[in-house]
Amino acid sequence: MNIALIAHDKKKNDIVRFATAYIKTLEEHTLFATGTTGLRIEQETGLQVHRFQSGPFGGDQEIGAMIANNKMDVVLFFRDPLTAQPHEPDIAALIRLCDVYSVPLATNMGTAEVIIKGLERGDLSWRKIVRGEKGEHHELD
Ligand SMILES: O=C(CO)COP(=O)(O)O
Repeated sequence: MNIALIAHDKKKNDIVRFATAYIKTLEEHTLFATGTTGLRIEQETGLQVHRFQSGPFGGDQEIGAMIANNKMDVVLFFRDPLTAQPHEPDIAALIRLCDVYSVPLATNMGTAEVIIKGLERGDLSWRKIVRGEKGEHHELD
């Protein structure tokens, strides 16, 4: 599965802790992230992550483009609801695209945990059917 990991600045420690806790599960999948989140996860967990631009510089939109091209299976987005973001329209667009394409989206750690446990149980294998694939991973073209 292709999994996007994104966290706003005040949630970055949380996503690193989350990635550490679920490292065994996450290392079985292909990971993508916005720039700074991906760097932190790579440096602090050793997981391999495809890094896009930082969120305010287009990273959310790059992940949105993957969703629009049916290439993203799960989005784990640790949002900070208490801090104004300069790229709020990009954030709204990413969340909207998850809904347009029925891509499982967590916007906080509690839901992320439910999704990752579902992933471990195979509850998200329908995504492979949606992608018309049999394999586990979907490489970037
Ligand atoms: O701003 C973000 C998501 O909207 C996250 O971007 P960074 O991971 O580059 O901090």
